[in-house]
Amino acid sequence: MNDDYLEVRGLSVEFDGFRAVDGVDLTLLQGRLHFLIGPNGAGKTTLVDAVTGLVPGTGLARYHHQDLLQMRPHRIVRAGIGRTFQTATVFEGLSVLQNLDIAGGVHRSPWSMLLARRGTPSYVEEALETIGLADLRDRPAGILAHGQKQWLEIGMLLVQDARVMLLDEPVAGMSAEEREDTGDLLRRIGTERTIVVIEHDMDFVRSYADVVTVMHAGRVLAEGSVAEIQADPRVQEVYLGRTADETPEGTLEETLDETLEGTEHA
Ligand SMILES: Nc1ncnc2c1ncn2[C@@H]1O[C@H](COP(=O)(O)OP(=O)(O)OP(=O)(O)O)[C@@H](O)[C@H]1O
Repeated sequence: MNDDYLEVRGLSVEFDGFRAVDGVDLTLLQGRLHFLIGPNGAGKTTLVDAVTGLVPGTGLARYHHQDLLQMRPHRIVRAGIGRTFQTATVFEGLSVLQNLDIAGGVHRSPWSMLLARRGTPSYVEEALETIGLADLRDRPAGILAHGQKQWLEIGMLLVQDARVMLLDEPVAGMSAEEREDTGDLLRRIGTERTIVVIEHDMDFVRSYADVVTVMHAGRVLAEGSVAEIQADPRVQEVYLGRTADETPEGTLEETLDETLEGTEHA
């Protein structure tokens, strides 16, 4: 195994005595699309918050021999860990290009940020092409469609050279076509990165997941392929509140899908 992976061991996060994340172990390998699913409140976002330094966590989150839990958020970004939030956080008044340029500033010195730029850096051009927004480079980010804003955010992680990308419900609110484009985008950029997607949409998970981790009540309940986790009685029980034996034959998958989709945010 190469050393480009994120290893989480015994990760816990407490809020006033309540364990939102409770002893989570995860190994997130480069080149696989890893999905994190689970009912509302399972601790998925809190886990990502801890790994990116937004909330304090105990345990270990090791990347390239560094423990992310001991680092401040800006150091974590510089170490190559990037994330998106459930709501897109682009600068609406700035152009697509300016958003990417600012994000790319993470790795530039304060002096170079002050110097006038000649032309567009090649890594920004590449990101524009990859996310499919090259034609919209000079448009304000505020006029972009919902899906395009999410792609711009992913582009901002690309120019930061994020080696690990943690994406919180990137396709929520997207059209079917936008979801497919996003899945294809993640496949392309995921070959040489570690990508973790928090998702409720089981159709999307089924189409693109290499590995699925199911969280429940702060813990990892199950991990495996989509087929494996759908067949797992513990997963069925958490989502359906009943065991496989009690579920009418043939309907389980559909019911599980509906239940998973029912947990989606408005
Ligand atoms: N800052 C906080 N202070 C107190 N409790 C919190 C805080 N952040 C999250 N929690 C609680 O921690 C638990 C896990 O929340 P989290 O948002 O991580 O779940 P989630 O799996 O991402 O859910 P969802 O799918 O709804 O986004 C919830 O019970 C939530 O209320």
